[in-house]
Amino acid sequence: MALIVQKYGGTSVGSPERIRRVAARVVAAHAAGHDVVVVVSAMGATTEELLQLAGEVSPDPVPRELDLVLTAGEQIANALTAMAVTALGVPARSFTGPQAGVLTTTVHGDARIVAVEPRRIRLALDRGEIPFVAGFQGRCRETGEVTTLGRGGSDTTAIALAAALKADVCEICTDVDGVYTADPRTDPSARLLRHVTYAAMRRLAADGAEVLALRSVDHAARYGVTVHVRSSFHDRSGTVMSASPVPAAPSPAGRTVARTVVGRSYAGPAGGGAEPLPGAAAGNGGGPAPAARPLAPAHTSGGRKAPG
Ligand SMILES: Nc1ncnc2c1ncn2[C@@H]1O[C@H](COP(=O)(O)OP(=O)(O)O)[C@@H](O)[C@H]1O
Ligand SMILES: N[C@@H](CC(=O)OP(=O)(O)O)C(=O)O
Repeated sequence: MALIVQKYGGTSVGSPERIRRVAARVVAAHAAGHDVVVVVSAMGATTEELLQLAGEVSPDPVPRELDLVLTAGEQIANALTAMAVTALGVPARSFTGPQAGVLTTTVHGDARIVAVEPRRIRLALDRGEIPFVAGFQGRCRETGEVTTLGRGGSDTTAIALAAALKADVCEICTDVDGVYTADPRTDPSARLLRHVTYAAMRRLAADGAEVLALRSVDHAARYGVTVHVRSSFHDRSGTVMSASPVPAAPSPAGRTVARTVVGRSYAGPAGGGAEPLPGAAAGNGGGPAPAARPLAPAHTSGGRKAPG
């Protein structure tokens, strides 16, 4: 049995049908005997729509109020997905970031996680429930105010929770099959990587690969969290991110093999081994603290893709 943190991005929960599919997937992991903690992003383009709404009532939205508006997107998606899991007969409970113990710095719209105190999440796991945590948000440690973490912040929520809970793996479940050498939506020659080091992923994220938020990569490197980026829509394995290249295990291509992560059994990607990017050094990614993608001004898309 493993402790798995699963994060589902906005496209993966973009409709009631997709929420039900995610719920079934979460229940399957639970039925396989794993402890599962889930982080869900806001449905589809909700964050854009909320930004737009704020821009329509104020030319310069008050950052504190804007954060309260935006956090609602993730709270709705998490409560709905928890509801869908409960409807499948497995107890689930959703938490806001502040309730889950995600503590941050003060800066509205661009706060950093400084600590995670996941007492309520552990209690829920002990009760046999599946806890859901609203991504992209927390509570300022100094002021107690609700904050958001910058665009793409749910990745950081999931990886920070995985570190705090000493999870075996953090699965980032998204709308592509894993991390590619370039954006597979715009570059037909992009190749799927079976493994990336933190350092290589940091470079990709810094160059704009949205599949993992830059800050989340640094958080994973700092705490040594093993991250598996994979599709929400099928069960094939994707890309594992860790400190150093994983030795190739002899197994038929494409098959999933059992491997041990932090001492417990977790079905990770098949051999195929490491495929660091050209010029990428193994390591923990060091470097200066990254900037999160800040909140885009209302009425712009912030350069993010349209909802799927
Ligand atoms: N190198 C890359 N590998 C994989 N995906 C990439 C890469 N560069 C950009 N992307 C884009 O990242 C998107 C996934 O990130 P994002 O939209 O934030 O997902 P989610 O909504 O699941 O959080 C993909 O749809 C893809 O177009
Ligand atoms: N909903 C927020 C947070 C987030 O992480 O979203 P996603 O996981 O869909 O990239 C955003 O749009 O930035």
